[in-house]
Amino acid sequence: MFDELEFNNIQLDQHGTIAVLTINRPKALNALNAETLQDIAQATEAIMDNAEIGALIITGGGDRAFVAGADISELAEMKSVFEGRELALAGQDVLQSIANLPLPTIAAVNGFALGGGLELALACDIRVLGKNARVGLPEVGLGLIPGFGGTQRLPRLIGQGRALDLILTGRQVPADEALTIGLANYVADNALEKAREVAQAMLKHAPMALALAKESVRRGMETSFDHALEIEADLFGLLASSQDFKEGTRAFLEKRPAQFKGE
Ligand SMILES: C/C=C/C(=O)SCCNC(=O)CCNC(=O)[C@H](O)C(C)(C)COP(=O)(O)OP(=O)(O)OC[C@H]1O[C@@H](n2cnc3c(N)ncnc32)[C@H](O)[C@@H]1OP(=O)(O)O
Repeated sequence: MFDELEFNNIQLDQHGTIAVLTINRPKALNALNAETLQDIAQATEAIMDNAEIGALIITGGGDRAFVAGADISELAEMKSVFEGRELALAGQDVLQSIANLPLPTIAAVNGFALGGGLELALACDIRVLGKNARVGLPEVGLGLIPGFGGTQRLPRLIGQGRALDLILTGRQVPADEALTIGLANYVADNALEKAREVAQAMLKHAPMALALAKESVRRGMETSFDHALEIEADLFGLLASSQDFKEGTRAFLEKRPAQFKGE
């Protein structure tokens, strides 16, 4: 449970084996100020330390926004090259700690996910968009570029041409287009409900297999194809010695549901 934790800008709840992290700054459409980023970092550590948690959903409080970006009033205070670089590195670190979590992560995008908000959703494994969602990277309109990983994660996800279209126009993409270009995995009337459904489907499977499948895809994307195949074979080998693999295959042969223990 996360009862002992107190946050000013987020809420962290446990529903069975699913953690739900809600960004909660409605007055600024959930914009990420430094304190909110610190809250998210602390929540990520708490999730890592909680062995009961098998999946994470990130969503936005209220019905208008997932996250409308980094907090522009804080960005406006940046006065030097070094301050700007530090701000970007700090945001990148927090989002990277989410991307590296050894469990499935789902962004339930209700409303605007702009700038740092879309970058947060991109750090998750998959994105479920509500029909009212609008996503984009409008930073060039502020005289900036995306700085929380957007220039790197977006082209890896949807390809360079489509990513550059979104980054250079800064336009807001509606949910149906986001689905067509592979930016969204699902579009639903209720993003959070659909995200829970997807998480439950994943949680039927062996936890270590989920963690290592994710690791294989993520590490493999960042290296040569030959090295990526080696990573895959190594992780496959690790799982071959797990109790859950023995249980999964035995359950199949005995025509019964598997009881995975994460061992
Ligand atoms: C490394 C990362 C960099 C970045 O992320 S740069 C930031 C990228 N994001 C943006 O540029 C989006 C900024 N926000 C908007 O363009 C608009 O908002 C919306 C289109 C999302 C919604 O427009 P509307 O419906 O007219 O609402 P509203 O009156 O603009 O917003 C309600 C309150 O929320 C505050 N707010 C919205 N986004 C941010 C933000 N990103 N940082 C700080 N505050 C924000 C506003 O100022 C306002 O506040 P008040 O009611 O006091 O006037």
